[in-house]
Amino acid sequence: MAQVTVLGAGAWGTAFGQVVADAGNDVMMWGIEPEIIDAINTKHTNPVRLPVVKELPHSMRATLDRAEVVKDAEIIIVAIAAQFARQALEEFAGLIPSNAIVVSLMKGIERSTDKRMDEVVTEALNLPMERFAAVSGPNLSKEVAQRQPAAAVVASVNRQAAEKVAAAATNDYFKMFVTDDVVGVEMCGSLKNVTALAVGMARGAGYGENTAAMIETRGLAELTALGEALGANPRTFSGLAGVGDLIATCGSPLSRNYTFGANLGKGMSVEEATAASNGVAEGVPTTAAVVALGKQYGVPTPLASAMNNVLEQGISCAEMLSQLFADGSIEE
Ligand SMILES: NC(=O)C1=CN([C@@H]2O[C@H](COP(=O)(O)OP(=O)(O)OC[C@H]3O[C@@H](n4cnc5c(N)ncnc54)[C@H](OP(=O)(O)O)[C@@H]3O)[C@@H](O)[C@H]2O)C=CC1
Ligand SMILES: O=C(CO)COP(=O)(O)O
Repeated sequence: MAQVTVLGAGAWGTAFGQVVADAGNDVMMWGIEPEIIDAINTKHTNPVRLPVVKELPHSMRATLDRAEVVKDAEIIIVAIAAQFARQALEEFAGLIPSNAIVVSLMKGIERSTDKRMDEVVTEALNLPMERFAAVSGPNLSKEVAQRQPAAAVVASVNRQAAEKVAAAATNDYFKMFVTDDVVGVEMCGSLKNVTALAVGMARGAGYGENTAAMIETRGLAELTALGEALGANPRTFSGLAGVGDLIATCGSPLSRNYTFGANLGKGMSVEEATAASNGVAEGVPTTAAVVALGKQYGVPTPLASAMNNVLEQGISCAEMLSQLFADGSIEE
């Protein structure tokens, strides 16, 4: 049994906390909202972010106190909206036990720096890469919270650390596979959200299977090209974190990114879709970061660029798709 801390009591932090608690570990949650922390402790629920769970395991407790939540932690899991991760984690620098492993569940790229979450987390906490792991996969929080069978990948340059995290999060309905491809896993999780925005938009505008499959496949090609340029292992893209998560996210109204896109496709503005979103849609700020990374690494990103024009200039779904078609490349 391990002492596990989860920073961020959102939908995924809470559902993943339940996975870890169901695997037999003690779980301490941290968040910034007193109402959520109190509900976890007194009612064993998170009515704000994960109302689908009527009774969380009693081995899950919560606190607002940063020092208290990490002081005995062997594994510290971070599930904070990506754009706020650096600022939130800097408050924990100096509090983290010197042998704790820090695990990111986040799927996004920091817009102000174009950095992945492995970079943000290790910089904010001054953490060696050997003590970092990233988790990603087809994990719609509501389904995992209902204990439907699911799996994910945990990536670390330190095999022992990856195996420790996998053991702490594997139970009878959740399985964790290990890899050393941190960059690949991070890129998959972040870029599939951009693709899900575009697929959702096409669906919302009334297009069918062919259009959705085209966007998903071109999104996968873009993710593979950019990921490889950053040093990822191409095999990762056909695994759970890559194709697996694309299928789940691009095919489900449970996805906030898909739903955000669908609302745009139905005619909402970015502001209206943001107001309607039930939690963070990471693809929105990440899209601009993907375009910037593409430029930096000399990799064309036609899908992210077209989607960025939706988000920044308000172009329609038809225009977004026509920009995708206008891409000069005919090599698949
Ligand atoms: N939901 C899902 O199905 C999955 C989500 N993920 C990823 O996990 C990450 C978290 O997602 P999820 O939990 O679903 O999102 P939610 O929108 O439910 O929660 C976001 C969390 O971030 C916290 N947060 C936001 N700003 C700050 C801040 N300044 N300081 C501290 N905490 C802050 C929120 O706190 P508060 O509640 O107080 O606002 C909340 O706990 C995202 O990167 C997402 O892509 C990965 C796999 C599955
Ligand atoms: O990452 C997810 C599923 O694997 C969740 O997707 P959303 O963040 O779009 O809800």
